[in-house]
Amino acid sequence: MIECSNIYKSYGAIPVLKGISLAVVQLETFTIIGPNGAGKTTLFKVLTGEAPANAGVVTFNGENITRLSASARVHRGFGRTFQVARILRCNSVLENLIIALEARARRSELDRLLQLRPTKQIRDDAVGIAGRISLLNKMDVPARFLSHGDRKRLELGVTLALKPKILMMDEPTAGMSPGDRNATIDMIARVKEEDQLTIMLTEHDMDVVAHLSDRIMVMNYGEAIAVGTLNEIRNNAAVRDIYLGEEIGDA
Ligand SMILES: Nc1ncnc2c1ncn2[C@@H]1O[C@H](COP(=O)(O)OP(=O)(O)OP(=O)(O)O)[C@@H](O)[C@H]1O
Repeated sequence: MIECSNIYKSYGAIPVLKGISLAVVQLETFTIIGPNGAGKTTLFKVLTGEAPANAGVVTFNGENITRLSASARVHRGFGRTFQVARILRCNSVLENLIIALEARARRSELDRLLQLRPTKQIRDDAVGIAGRISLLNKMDVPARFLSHGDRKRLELGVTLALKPKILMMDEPTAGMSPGDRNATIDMIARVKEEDQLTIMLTEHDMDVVAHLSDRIMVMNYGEAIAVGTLNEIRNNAAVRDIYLGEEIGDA
């Protein structure tokens, strides 16, 4: 599905990714964990096309996409959510979803989209997505008035509207209350099943990691030090050293 090999990336003189390779298979949930500054978000940016690598190759369904822009990768089927939700703060839940659906239908410029009247089909689809992300009762609320958890759910809805094949989620539960976090775990599992998605996550919360991941890659100082199932990672001596005896994924 998505593969990368020998990815190197520096910011100025500082190397941040030092020869990362990975291969995520279709319908897998693949999670990247590691201490702050390990390079997880930077690797995500290289995979989604937001930041160019200095060396290495990224392929998606066999196509070399290393030099494709982020928007070209969205057209190939990349969906992306961010540590801080990226949504249109002045627009309502319904408008955010309609704009995303229109963008997929027409692939045109945002300014023009804002003047469009949605078709009944698009409106129905938006309502359908709002139901899936549990925001039906907040359809007319401007996004800036939503709670943190609701904003993250809306961002997921906007991403789903683009009908991705792979969902790239950077710390999907960051800053959430335990209740919101559990609801988000369930929601991610459900949309994965319903839309037959492949998912890549970065995450610090080990409950989330344990509940969602098929395989986990552990990064430290820009290197991948282990890849495997939760049990394999738990029993890996190098991983245990990094986490200083913390119980990994003891959910
Ligand atoms: N735009 C940038 N310019 C310079 N240095 C950067 C930039 N982005 C990240 N870095 C540095 O690169 C390193 C890796 O950062 P990155 O955000 O990829 O780590 P991370 O594993 O995602 O961390 P966290 O868990 O805190 O989100 C850090 O030392 C960070 O300070």
